[in-house]
Amino acid sequence: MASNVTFIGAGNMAGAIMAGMVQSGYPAASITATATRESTLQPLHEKLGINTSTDNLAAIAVADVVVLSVKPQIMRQVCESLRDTIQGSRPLIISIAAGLSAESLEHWLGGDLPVIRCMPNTPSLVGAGACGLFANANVNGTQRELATQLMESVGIAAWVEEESLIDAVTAVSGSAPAYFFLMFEAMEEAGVKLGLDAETARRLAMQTALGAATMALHSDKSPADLKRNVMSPGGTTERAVAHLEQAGLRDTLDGAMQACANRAREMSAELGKS
Ligand SMILES: NC(=O)C1=CN([C@@H]2O[C@H](COP(=O)(O)OP(=O)(O)OC[C@H]3O[C@@H](n4cnc5c(N)ncnc54)[C@H](O)[C@@H]3O)[C@@H](O)[C@H]2O)C=CC1
Ligand SMILES: O=C(O)[C@@H]1CCC=N1
Repeated sequence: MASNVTFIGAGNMAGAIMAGMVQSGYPAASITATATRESTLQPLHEKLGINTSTDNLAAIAVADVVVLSVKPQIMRQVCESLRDTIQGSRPLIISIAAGLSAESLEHWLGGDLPVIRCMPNTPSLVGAGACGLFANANVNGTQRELATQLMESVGIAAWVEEESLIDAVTAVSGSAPAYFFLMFEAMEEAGVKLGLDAETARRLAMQTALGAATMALHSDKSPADLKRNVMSPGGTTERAVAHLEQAGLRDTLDGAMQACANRAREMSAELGKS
């Protein structure tokens, strides 16, 4: 029998994971989502067939797994409101929040609980997610296995054994869909300047990103080698890549990802256990 999984907070990220789970065959009857407004829940119930509730305590009463998926800024208040019920039933806690330590979450929920931090990303919606997982010392092997299964139903999952590495995962994959969406915007704009219509430029750019990622995933060649294979000496790609290098693309990405991980650490200091 599938474990009962309750998502506290049914926004962009939880919605993507739930949709991916249902598409991959996870029984909708074993999934419950909560939100503050019925209008958030209604479309999820209609589209996915999952259970929904505006009552967090009722929704966690029969949960084997509670996925904390509200914004970090309200997590403390939400955890404290769940504390007594969680201490009664002691489910596995999975938090998808950026920048909140397992220690803070465990403390707000009353202590001595199995807590997994998960950093997913929105392509979970289409079964192409990438997530990092970290378990505190109370998590047993069966619970690790369960979290792996849940997250592998919507993409790939990688365990890290140091909690601070979740901030690195946030920079490499959690926030990273936005970097690629930004590139799509920029490539579409440049394609239009070169004379293509926006729709054609957008479709070509996106299909190329999909093709490049799929090819790199299936190849035993390094990205550097695959890049060289596109670059004919004296040709067009060589010019384009030289421009990207001279313009500082590597430093720009490094700076963006450092900023991302730094913000996660800042959030931990601002919002963490007190
Ligand atoms: N959006 C993303 O790409 C990613 C988000 N995350 C994490 O996921 C969490 C949620 O982010 P989003 O989905 O983007 O936010 P969101 O704003 O789309 O969703 C938050 C949800 O929480 C609900 N909510 C608010 N107060 C509540 C309460 N007291 N009880 C139950 N539900 C309540 C809201 O109705 C909303 O459905 C954050 O902690 C974020 O750090 C992690 C990885 C990626
Ligand atoms: O921007 C954020 O804070 C969240 C966490 C990772 C992606 N979105």
